[in-house]
Amino acid sequence: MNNPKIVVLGSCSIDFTTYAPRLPNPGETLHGTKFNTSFGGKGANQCVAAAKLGGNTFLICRVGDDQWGQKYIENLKTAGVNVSHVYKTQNVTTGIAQITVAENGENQIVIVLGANGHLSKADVKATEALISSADVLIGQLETPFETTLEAFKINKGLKLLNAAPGRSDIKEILPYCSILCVNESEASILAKHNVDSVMTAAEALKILLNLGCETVVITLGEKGAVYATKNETPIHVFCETVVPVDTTGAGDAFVGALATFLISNKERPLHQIIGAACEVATLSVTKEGTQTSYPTNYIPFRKEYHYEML
Ligand SMILES: Nc1ncnc2c1ncn2[C@@H]1O[C@H](COP(=O)(O)OP(=O)(O)OP(=O)(O)O)[C@@H](O)[C@H]1O
Repeated sequence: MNNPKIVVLGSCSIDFTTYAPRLPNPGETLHGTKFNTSFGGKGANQCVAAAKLGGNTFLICRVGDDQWGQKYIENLKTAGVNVSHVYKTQNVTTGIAQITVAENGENQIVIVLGANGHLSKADVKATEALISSADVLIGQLETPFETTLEAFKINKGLKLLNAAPGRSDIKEILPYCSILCVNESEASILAKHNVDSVMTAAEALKILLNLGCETVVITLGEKGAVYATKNETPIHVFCETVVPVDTTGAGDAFVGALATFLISNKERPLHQIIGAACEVATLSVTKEGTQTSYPTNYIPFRKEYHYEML
């Protein structure tokens, strides 16, 4: 049997992070204490998380024709991602995020979409054979929405939408989603209902299911995740208590792991699959960095994942 295909359509960007005693005022130049460059972008993060778990992964994305585009492709190859559908856009930069982190934890972020903004419906057409045959197709909202919508319309497998960053104007795609996965703030924006606890998340699940998705998952940081499928009781899946070192990209680890276990363990109940995805995401918060914090050699289902019906 062919190894099931995980296809991610989405963003990749480079994070340039400076650390400083405080955030600079307008017009001010400050001495920073540390500088760090890392590979990010939700699409690439999710694809790398799945690849590190042994998934047969393909990333459809655009990088610029600058040094960062080429470096990003090398990074993806090292992680085991198939890069034959990573395209270079001429005369455009690779997407970047310029981040300043102050000692008190405040940050300032400027994002330049660059090549990510050029991922188009024509790219979906060019990769139609791959998209339509994907066992699971993952999309997010860091690349043009109409491109993701087009891809979701043609895929015949499982479609997993991570509706991040949060937006409320994406209802058209929801009936095409097998699974919608959001965090608390994204759920609040989309459901127009404040989500800050397990109970309010369960209320938002109902609202989101009524918008047309088959299954909705809301991740809740250290509280794990809640999920529901139409006409079924919502379930809260717990995660382990750990001392977090860096939670950046935990949501992406969760999505990549969820996709991987959904297709490699089809016979398992969803609460176990979500439990394993939580475990992977929780492991990632115990290490610094984003893609570098995602586990390799992880074996799921070695233990019982605790859950409760709501
Ligand atoms: N402090 C924590 N302790 C244990 N697990 C955590 C913690 N924070 C996150 N996780 C794990 O990561 C998953 C996703 O976390 P969260 O809901 O914070 O996503 P997110 O807000 O999209 O994350 P980020 O924006 O940082 O990538 C959780 O369901 C949980 O399994």
